[in-house]
Amino acid sequence: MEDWSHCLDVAVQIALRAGQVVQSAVKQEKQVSSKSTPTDLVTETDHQVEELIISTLREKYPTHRFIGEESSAAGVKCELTDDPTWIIDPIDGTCNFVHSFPMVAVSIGFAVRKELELGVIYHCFDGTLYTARKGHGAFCNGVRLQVSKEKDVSKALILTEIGAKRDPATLDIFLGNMKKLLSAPTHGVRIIGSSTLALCHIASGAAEAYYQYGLHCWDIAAAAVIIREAGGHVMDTTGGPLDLMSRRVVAAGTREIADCVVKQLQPINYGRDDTDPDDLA
Ligand SMILES: O=P(O)(O)O[C@H]1[C@H](O)[C@@H](O)[C@H](O)[C@H](O)[C@@H]1O
Ligand SMILES: [Mg+2]
Ligand SMILES: [Mg+2]
Repeated sequence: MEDWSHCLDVAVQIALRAGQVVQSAVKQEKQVSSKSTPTDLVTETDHQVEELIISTLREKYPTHRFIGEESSAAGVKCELTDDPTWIIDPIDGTCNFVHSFPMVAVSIGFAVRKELELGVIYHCFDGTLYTARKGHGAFCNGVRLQVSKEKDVSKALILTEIGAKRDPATLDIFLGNMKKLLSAPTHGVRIIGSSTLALCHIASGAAEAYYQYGLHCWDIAAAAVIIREAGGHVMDTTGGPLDLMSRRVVAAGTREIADCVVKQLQPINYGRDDTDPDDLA
């Protein structure tokens, strides 16, 4: 079994450096544009941070492959092979970043032979660092993480994110899912604007479950390792195995809560990260 601990150490150093860039940029004037929809925002800092992360990793690991949110948006094929692959969200919570709303993270995941090996998520506002390596536990600022062991969904706090589509049909399903979970009942539903930080709250036990349609592999990759190493479950919205490229996820501290969430969900189709654009033509 390969020892990827050196990759974790490198990823932590890069995430901290990237976080400094985000922290100094958040106070500056921003050039904001949009991608898939008018609410799917991107700034020059997203590009700058992704370039910093990928160029630094590529210099260290020239044979590794990279999947980055902004490279993918620019047309680079989003393809997970057996090669060691870094899966990067340079700024998770770009809309929050644009508004200086303090929930913004840098997320760096790493997979080998399509297995997620490690994850680093750095909260750019409060400096909280989440790390995990498969088989070696999950940590928040060096303190071991443990998910909530709650099995009763009526005592659960549920997190989700809205996703980029805002057409009436999508919003009807999104709000319908939230209504079903609120009336399960559960203690509540929260949306913080950063899927990676929300997923870290599952790993820390601060909330019991997360579900979303519309996020990407770069939102899931690092967080999935952190949640699993904290004793949690990360799966498809059908309850089956996680499909990293499917743009949908359910994560929970216990299988019982995950199954309750899965039962309530009506799907929203966001396609796949690894769909070849020519196939869509
Ligand atoms: O684009 P960034 O990297 O900011 O990621 C966010 C997505 O844009 C949202 O659709 C999604 O709903 C989540 O908020 C996710 O964090
Ligand atoms: Mg992003
Ligand atoms: Mg993101």
